[in-house]
Amino acid sequence: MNTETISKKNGKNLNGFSVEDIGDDHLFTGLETPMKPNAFEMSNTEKKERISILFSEIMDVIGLDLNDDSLQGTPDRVAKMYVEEIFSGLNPKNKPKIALFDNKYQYNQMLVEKNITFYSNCEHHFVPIIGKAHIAYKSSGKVIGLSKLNRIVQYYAKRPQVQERLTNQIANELKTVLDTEDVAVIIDAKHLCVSSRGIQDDTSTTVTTYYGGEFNTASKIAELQNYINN
Ligand SMILES: Nc1nc2c(ncn2[C@@H]2O[C@H](COP(=O)(O)OP(=O)(O)OP(=O)(O)O)[C@@H](O)[C@H]2O)c(=O)[nH]1
Ligand SMILES: [Zn+2]
Repeated sequence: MNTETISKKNGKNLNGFSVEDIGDDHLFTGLETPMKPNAFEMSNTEKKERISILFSEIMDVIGLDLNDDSLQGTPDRVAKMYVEEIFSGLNPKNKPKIALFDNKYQYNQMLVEKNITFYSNCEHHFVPIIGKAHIAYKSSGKVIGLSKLNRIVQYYAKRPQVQERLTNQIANELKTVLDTEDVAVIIDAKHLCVSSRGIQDDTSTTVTTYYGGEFNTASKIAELQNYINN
């Protein structure tokens, strides 16, 4: 496939890179979740109907009896779960509305929201990623409601993900909303694609970090690690 074909097919600008530069597999794995341009032309109802049909087929192919009363509702359940629950963060309509407050409290130090539990799904195997996100920011004049930090994590987690992208998407959203570079995101997660299948390592977890602005110094990183580990 040449650059022109891929660029047109996916409606993305390759910013001067050729397929040879980036490699087919990595063309669209930047900050944005790789989506097709017409991803939301179909209504949620249509998506659920289609997924249900396709999932029935998967179940049929692996040999399950779709007439069994425990299994017959599964295609519809999976379709609902994909569209309304675990992949609902693909739809920008579900992005949390963030209200900011003036920083009347004269609080000018870092705020850390730690141990935000999230469930995501690995985009390579469609099995769960279970983790904790820790977020820190320093106000540039506005203060965010605490729960909105959790909501931002949940929104981006509810997509097929890789942990690196999840980390950077959360950081980017925080920087935009809070109008500051002074944000940090640390994610420690267990990938079921590593523990329940494949290499079957049940003890390893994956840590990814984003340290922006004032957080990108050895002393701030050490301070953050101290809060998170205690
Ligand atoms: N960098 C990164 N890799 C991930 C993430 N989630 C899963 N992976 C890896 O994606 C890779 C996919 O590799 P493949 O060799 O194509 O898939 P596979 O044959 O199923 O690989 P195994 O898991 O080793 O059996 C695996 O090494 C996964 O562990 C993630 O969030 N970030
Ligand atoms: Zn995986």
